[in-house]
Amino acid sequence: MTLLAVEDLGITAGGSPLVEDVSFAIEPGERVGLIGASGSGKSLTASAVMGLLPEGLTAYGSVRFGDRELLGAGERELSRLRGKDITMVFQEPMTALNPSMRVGKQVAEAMLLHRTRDRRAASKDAVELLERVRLPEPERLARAYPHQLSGGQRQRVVLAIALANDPALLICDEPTTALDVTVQARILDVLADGVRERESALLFITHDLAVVATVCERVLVMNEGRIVESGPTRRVLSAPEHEYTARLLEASS
Ligand SMILES: Nc1ncnc2c1ncn2[C@@H]1O[C@H](COP(=O)(O)OP(=O)(O)OP(=O)(O)O)[C@@H](O)[C@H]1O
Repeated sequence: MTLLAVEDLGITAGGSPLVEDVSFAIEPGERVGLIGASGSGKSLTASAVMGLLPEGLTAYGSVRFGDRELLGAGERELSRLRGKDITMVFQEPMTALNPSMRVGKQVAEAMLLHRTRDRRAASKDAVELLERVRLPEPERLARAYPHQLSGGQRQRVVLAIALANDPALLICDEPTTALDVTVQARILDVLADGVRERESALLFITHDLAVVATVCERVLVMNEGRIVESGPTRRVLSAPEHEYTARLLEASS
């Protein structure tokens, strides 16, 4: 069964369209990139999938996750899915972390909240998860607070939280943009390994085409609120069919 099916998604602000006619599907375990210039509607599309649109915006169309319709679903149903079946990693790790809780505890809490482990197993698995995202000295750093870690280490913690419950779908919105280039590459490795190990599907939002080429099998290109091209990453990046994709490629080379 298709994991995520977005059909004719539209998003409006007070009647004016921000996203229009967006349709795409993601199969289980598939890694899909969503690229486009700033303001093209990538983040809003992801927020609509998660049921996290900012106030004042309205979504219409359909977002099906397995056999469940998410558009218009109640907050209770959505919060049961979020953090467990669908998880998200944003650009700035500090906003996702609680500054006054030790990071190991935050990873454990993600499991306890969705009751995927009991308390003892959660503490033990939290350290193991931190090790899996290649945080150095995971036992020691599990006891640290977010401000005691570097930006790259914090994003590893966020990734450990996002992977803790073996999500069916991980959505990443520019997860490495705030990090320096060498750290970026290492985080991408960890991320790609993490989703492969769990057979999680990935929706990866970025404006960095090189990143898409490394991580994603298929790519969707957005421009001015619409998907203008989609296909296997290699094909789209080597022989773009849409003029906008060609321009995007030129701008990045
Ligand atoms: N809360 C809001 N109210 C009104 N307009 C909004 C709101 N949020 C976003 N927009 C507008 O919707 C459009 C799409 O925004 P979105 O954040 O999805 O773009 P993006 O492709 O993710 O850009 P970036 O790469 O810069 O994050 C933009 O024109 C933006 O100004």
